[in-house]
Amino acid sequence: MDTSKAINAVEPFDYVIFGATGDLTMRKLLPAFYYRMLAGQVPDSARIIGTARSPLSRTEYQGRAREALDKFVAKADLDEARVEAFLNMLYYVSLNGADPEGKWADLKASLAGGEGKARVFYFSTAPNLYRAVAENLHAQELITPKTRVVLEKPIGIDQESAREINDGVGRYFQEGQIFRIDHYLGKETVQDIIALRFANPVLNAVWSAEYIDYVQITAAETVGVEGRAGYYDGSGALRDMIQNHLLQVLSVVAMEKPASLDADAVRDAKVKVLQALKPLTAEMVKDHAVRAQYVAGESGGKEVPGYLTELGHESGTETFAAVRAEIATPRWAGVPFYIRSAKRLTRKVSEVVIAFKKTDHGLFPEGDRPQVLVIRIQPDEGVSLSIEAKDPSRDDMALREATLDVSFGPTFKVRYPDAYERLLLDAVRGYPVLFIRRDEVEAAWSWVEPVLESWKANKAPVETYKAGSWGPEAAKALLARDGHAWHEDMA
Ligand SMILES: NC(=O)C1=CN([C@@H]2O[C@H](COP(=O)(O)OP(=O)(O)OC[C@H]3O[C@@H](n4cnc5c(N)ncnc54)[C@H](OP(=O)(O)O)[C@@H]3O)[C@@H](O)[C@H]2O)C=CC1
Ligand SMILES: O=C1O[C@H](COP(=O)(O)O)[C@@H](O)[C@H](O)[C@H]1O
Repeated sequence: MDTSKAINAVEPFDYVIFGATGDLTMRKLLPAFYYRMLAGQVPDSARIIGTARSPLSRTEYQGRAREALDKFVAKADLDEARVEAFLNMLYYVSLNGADPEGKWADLKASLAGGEGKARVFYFSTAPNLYRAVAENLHAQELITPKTRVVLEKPIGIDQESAREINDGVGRYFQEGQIFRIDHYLGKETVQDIIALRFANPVLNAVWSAEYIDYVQITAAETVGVEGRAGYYDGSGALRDMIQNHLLQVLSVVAMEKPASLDADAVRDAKVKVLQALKPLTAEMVKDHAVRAQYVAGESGGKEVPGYLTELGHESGTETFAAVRAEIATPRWAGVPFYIRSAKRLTRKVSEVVIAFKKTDHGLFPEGDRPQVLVIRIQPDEGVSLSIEAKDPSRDDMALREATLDVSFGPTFKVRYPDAYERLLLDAVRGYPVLFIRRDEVEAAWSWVEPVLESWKANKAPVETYKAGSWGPEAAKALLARDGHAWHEDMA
């Protein structure tokens, strides 16, 4: 990685993480800060203050952080002197963020001298604590004019709880200070959808129902629920991935051209898509949504147990969810958007697939295959477009399918940063375009709620699928009814 150039260094900051001993901090946040330090974006005076209830000394916390870097940073990027410099930025305060009588004086002491700096509070605890932590920060007078608060997902478990969190945090922070994170928006390839659509007239011209037959948005994982079964069983794939990440991707794919690239212009355009999603009624859910759980199968060449075995008790929580959406705008009239996400599928892939309508050219013997554009969000970030070419092995004008394919990594010769790297520092910059506004969160909950309710009332079966497969037959049937197929089954 080229670390010689400092690009977009941010102003001096103090970053306070609530939940600093947790999985997310260790696996994602600390490695992300380290990489940004390598990139020259973190000023020497920055302080990262971890807080959690565990009684740890600063040295013990630095020890845990060191282990996290060893585990989650590529070996080639672990430079001893830089790791030391990074650990020196870390502090730790043992504090129950929900307790007004907690050790707030210790947190105040560690923030001393930082009153003029940018200050970020990152809430990486269970969301039901956000309100209390915000209230305590206010009571302790720790919110300065240059303070921002980052809220980890999920923002609630339904529309009502999302409103309560938004209202609770909103009592002490202005909307402009609240950064609701959705790490999919921080992925380079999700941002790239905006560039692809609006900077390429060839794509822009065909981006509508006139040319597009249907759209698929997939986030498939090979992992099971790992150490997060407690959280996951209360959530499920629809809440965990579709309500937030995949509806955000959908809104970027489907939005009208924003008036500018300013945060409000882009978010105005996105929220209009979410608000235009055709409501699903309770009766529609069984024909428009599929839920399923994985049973024992194979993943990564190993036998793996089913979800219920991993969990150790009965559960109706879905590890696979697929939903058929439609957007009631002139641009998208009649175009189905199929969205799916699941654990323990065949391979890890997040992608957007745009299937174009067949054209009746009336010239060639073949060639009624639809053109397909695939935007690879991850891995092998890039774009491919199937095209028809003349078959060079024949003398007649027979057609043969070929693919225009660009992989961004080798093309641009850059490392693709983890989404959190960008987002952590955007909160310091006070740059909210890649964060979700309150109305977006609430519109997304409003759309998924009938599905959640119908599933809760057991109005649709919980299908099963073998770990390592592409999901249940019912998911194939969801598309087959429209004469369509998921990407892996496209001819
Ligand atoms: N892990 C992941 O991959 C992802 C997580 N998220 C979200 O990030 C957040 C954190 O997740 P994750 O790290 O997995 O959770 P963990 O359960 O691993 O960690 C929770 C953290 O919160 C701390 N904590 C709990 N109660 C309090 C309290 N009263 N005051 C201060 N700290 C407290 C815990 O430390 P202690 O017990 O010492 O207090 C621990 O550091 C959640 O909102 C989750 O939904 C979002 C996307 C992905
Ligand atoms: O938010 C979450 O995302 C991850 C998947 O993220 P990705 O960047 O690897 O696609 C998922 O594993 C987790 O369950 C969910 O909470």
